[in-house]
Amino acid sequence: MKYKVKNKQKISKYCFVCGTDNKESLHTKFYELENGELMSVSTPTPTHQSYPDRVHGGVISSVLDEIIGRAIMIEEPDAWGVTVELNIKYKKPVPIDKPIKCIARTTRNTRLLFEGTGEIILEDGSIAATGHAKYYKMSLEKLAKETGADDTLMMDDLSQAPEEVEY
Ligand SMILES: CCCCCCCC(=O)SCCNC(=O)CCNC(=O)[C@H](O)C(C)(C)COP(=O)(O)OP(=O)(O)OC[C@H]1O[C@@H](n2cnc3c(N)ncnc32)[C@H](O)[C@@H]1OP(=O)(O)O
Repeated sequence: MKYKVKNKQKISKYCFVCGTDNKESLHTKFYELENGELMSVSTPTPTHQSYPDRVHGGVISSVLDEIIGRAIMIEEPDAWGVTVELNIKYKKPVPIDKPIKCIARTTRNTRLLFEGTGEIILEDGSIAATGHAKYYKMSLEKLAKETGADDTLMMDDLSQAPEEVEY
């Protein structure tokens, strides 16, 4: 199915998943869709390899962790959190140097915690990995205070977003 992109999410400067100025980053972009889900697009490079031509499982879990955590911002733009639980199922190898899509949504949202699910989708439309994660809510202000982060934590994504995506 095709879905319109409603919004591009902000990205960070040094994050491993989305950092613009981190050479080892996956430079992932995040698009909020008309159906209420969040899509990310990343292209893993040989830096992200485990066995030859296969993306490292830890990298796959990083992408799922980030996108599932970000899905909350669709319904609650100021909600941020830290991961307290993450469960990943690896179903198919993810190749290097090919774009991968990931889709996620929030499945539970309380005052203290939120949780969600996500999938990594390969070019042929098959699901390579699934994830379920839980986050402890923490305001951006508290996160910035605890980590010493400044305004490089949330920057506008200046790249061109697609008008619609398909999966
Ligand atoms: C949002 C954008 C996407 C971001 C994606 C990437 C995010 C990350 O990578 S974050 C990095 C990895 N995660 C972390 O660093 C988190 C490390 N953990 C911590 O800092 C602490 O454990 C922290 C802050 C979550 C909780 O600390 P603290 O408040 O001392 O713990 P504690 O008092 O035990 O728990 C507070 C409440 O949370 C609940 N809670 C904590 N962990 C869990 C859990 N795993 N499941 C359910 N509830 C939990 C407790 O039940 C407690 O609730 P209540 O007060 O009602 O009893």
